[in-house]
Amino acid sequence: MTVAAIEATGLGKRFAGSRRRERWALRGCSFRIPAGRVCALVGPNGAGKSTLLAHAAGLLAPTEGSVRVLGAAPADVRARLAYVAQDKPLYPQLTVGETLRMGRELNPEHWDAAAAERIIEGSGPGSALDQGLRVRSLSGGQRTRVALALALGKRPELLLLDEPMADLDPLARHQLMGALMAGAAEHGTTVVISSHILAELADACDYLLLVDGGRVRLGGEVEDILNAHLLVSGAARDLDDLAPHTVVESRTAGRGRTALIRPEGPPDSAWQTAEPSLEELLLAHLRSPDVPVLLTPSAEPSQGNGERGRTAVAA
Ligand SMILES: Nc1ncnc2c1ncn2[C@@H]1O[C@H](COP(=O)(O)OP(=O)(O)OP(=O)(O)O)[C@@H](O)[C@H]1O
Repeated sequence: MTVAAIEATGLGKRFAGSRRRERWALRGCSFRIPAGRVCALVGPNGAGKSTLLAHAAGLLAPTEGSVRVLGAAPADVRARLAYVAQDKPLYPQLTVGETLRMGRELNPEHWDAAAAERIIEGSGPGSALDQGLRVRSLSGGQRTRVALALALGKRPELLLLDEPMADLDPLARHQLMGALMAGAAEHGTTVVISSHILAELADACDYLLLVDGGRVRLGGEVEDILNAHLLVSGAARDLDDLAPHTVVESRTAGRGRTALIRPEGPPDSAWQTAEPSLEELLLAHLRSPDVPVLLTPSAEPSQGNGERGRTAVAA
C-alpha cells in the first residue's frame, strides 16, 4: 500500500475545560485518505472538521490515538503541507504584494508564483486584487483569496482547507475548485476541503469523509459510496419490510414511501429505484445518526481500527 496523505488511528481529542463541560471533539476516528485525492470533509456545525484538520496540520496534539501525514508525524512535514484555517490568519499591515513576496521568501525552492498570481488575478472582469492594498483593508472574501494564493503558491503535497468557500463569490469559488482539481491532476496534490456547500463539493471532489459528533461515519471514493446506496420508492405497503437491506432512512412521501438503503442483494421488483445524489445521501446520513459506519477499502487504516458496526464495501 502506498503512503497515505492522512492516516488516523483511534484519533481522539478532548478539549480541556471545567470538568462538567469537558467534551470530546473527536473520538475513535480511524480512516485513511490516499494521496492524490480531492477529499470533501463534511459534517454539521461542531462535528469536529476543524479539529481534525488542525491535527493533520500539526497544530493540535491528539488526546488519544494518532494521525500520520505523508507517512510522518504532522509536525515533521509542515514544509510539505499547506493549511488555510477558517479564520485565515494573515499579517494585516502587509500589502497583498508584500504578502506574496513573503510567501516566495518562505518557500524559496518551490514557490509557484503563477499559481498564486492566478488566484490574486481572479477570473472575471475587474476581479483582480490590487497588490498595493493592505490586507487589513480587504473584504473577508478578498482576504480568503490572499490566504489561498499563499497556500497554492507553496505547491504543497497536501493542501488542507477549512471552509475556504464560505465568503467567496461564485466566480472565485469556481476558480478555486478548478485550481484544486488542476493541482491534483498535474502535481498529484492531495486536497482536503471542509465545506457546507455540498453541491459544489460534489462536482469537484472524488473522495469523501463525513464526520458527525466527532466520529467518522462515511469514508472513501465518492463513486463507491454512491454505488453502495440506492434510493427506493413505492407504495407504503411494499416498503414496509426493507430487510435484509441496511436502511439509512425511510420516509413517507404522500401515499407512498421512499427509502435510502444499502442493498444486500437485488431490490424488490415492486420498488422503483434511483441512484441518490451526493447531497441526498449526506442529508439522509445526517438525519440518521445510528446507521453503521461505512468505509471503502481505500479508506480503511492499514493498522486496523478497532471500531465495530462497520459496513464493508467491495473494492
Ligand atoms: N479550542 C477549543 N476549546 C474547547 N472546545 C473546542 C475548541 N475547538 C473546538 N471545540 C469544540 O469541539 C467541537 C468540534 O469543533 P470543530 O470546530 O472542530 O467543529 P466543525 O465541524 O469545524 O464545526 P463548524 O462546521 O461549525 O466549523 C465543538 O463542540 C467545539 O465547541
